[in-house]
Amino acid sequence: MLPFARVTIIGLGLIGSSIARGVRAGMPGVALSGYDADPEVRETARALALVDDVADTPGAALIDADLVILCVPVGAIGAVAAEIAADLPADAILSDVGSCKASVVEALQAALPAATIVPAHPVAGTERSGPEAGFAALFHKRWCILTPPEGTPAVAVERVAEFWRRLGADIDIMAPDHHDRVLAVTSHLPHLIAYTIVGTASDLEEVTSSEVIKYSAGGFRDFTRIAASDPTMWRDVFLSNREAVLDMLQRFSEDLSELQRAIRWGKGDQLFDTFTRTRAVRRSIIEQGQDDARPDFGRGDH
Ligand SMILES: NC(=O)C1=CN([C@@H]2O[C@H](COP(=O)(O)OP(=O)(O)OC[C@H]3O[C@@H](n4cnc5c(N)ncnc54)[C@H](O)[C@@H]3O)[C@@H](O)[C@H]2O)C=CC1
Ligand SMILES: O=C(O)C(=O)Cc1ccc(O)cc1
Repeated sequence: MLPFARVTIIGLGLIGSSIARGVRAGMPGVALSGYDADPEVRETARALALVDDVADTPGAALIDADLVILCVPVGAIGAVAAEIAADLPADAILSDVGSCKASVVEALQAALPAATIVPAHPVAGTERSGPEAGFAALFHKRWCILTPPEGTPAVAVERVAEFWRRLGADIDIMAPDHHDRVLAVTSHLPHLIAYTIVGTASDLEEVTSSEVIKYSAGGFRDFTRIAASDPTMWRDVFLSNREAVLDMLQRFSEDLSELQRAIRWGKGDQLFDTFTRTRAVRRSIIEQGQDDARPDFGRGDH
């Protein structure tokens, strides 16, 4: 049996449109409606027939919904929740896909104190954004982390879990604070490093930008992909997950200083040992089937 009959997606960009496409592919009986604050996105969503009905107001998109998923930047989630509060059907489950969870759970509970809330974070995405960037296979064999507040009925959590399983994801359940620390080091800090290094290279005076482009080796190219990620989304992530990111950044700076010292004093063994340890991390990611090179990773940009 399908976990939901009528799903509303608020925010029809990369993630919202990928969910819509995944629902069409894997749960064809589900009625889909959607809303986006940007009229151009609504037009594109209509042209692509992403959902059955693209509404011109959030309230109109919510009629008879039994699952409502907020797919907007983290900094907009609280305002959107407040905007839909009067129209959210009493028995609907409210979810989101935000990349950080503690601040989001707090904002959702404040705006919708009576609602059943099951926050989610699909750990899957690309550097692209907008309704045309989405694809149905985005969540295949990716983790989707649920962070239900204490007291959320288990049956509601299980329905949302089943929804994501049908989109191809594997489910983990975590406390919001723990989620934010884990993602600070595995996702948020890497993005900050990429934004920094690409900025550093483009600020160099003695190296021209055409040389940066011409001689960019694999590692730098990977950084430029990540540093092309959506500025609004990532501004919001860093402001919302401030404490955990600052803590991981502190640890990173200390480790970087150690490597800096090893280079200065010619401590080859220390460099070699560090690089050997990190190589093992890459190997275990590949053994677990989580590397991007696997054949079914259908990125929109390849
Ligand atoms: N891009 C990625 O790789 C991933 C993103 N996420 C999370 O998913 C959420 C959405 O990100 P994307 O789809 O990548 O962004 P996106 O920029 O592609 O789409 C966001 C959409 O939300 C709309 N929007 C903004 N404010 C709104 C409002 N007040 N009311 C209605 N619509 C509004 C925008 O017009 C836009 O179409 C974010 O919270 C992000 O942290 C989660 C996993 C991966
Ligand atoms: O494009 C990439 O490499 C990503 O890391 C995508 C991504 C971005 C944000 C998330 O919360 C989860 C996944």
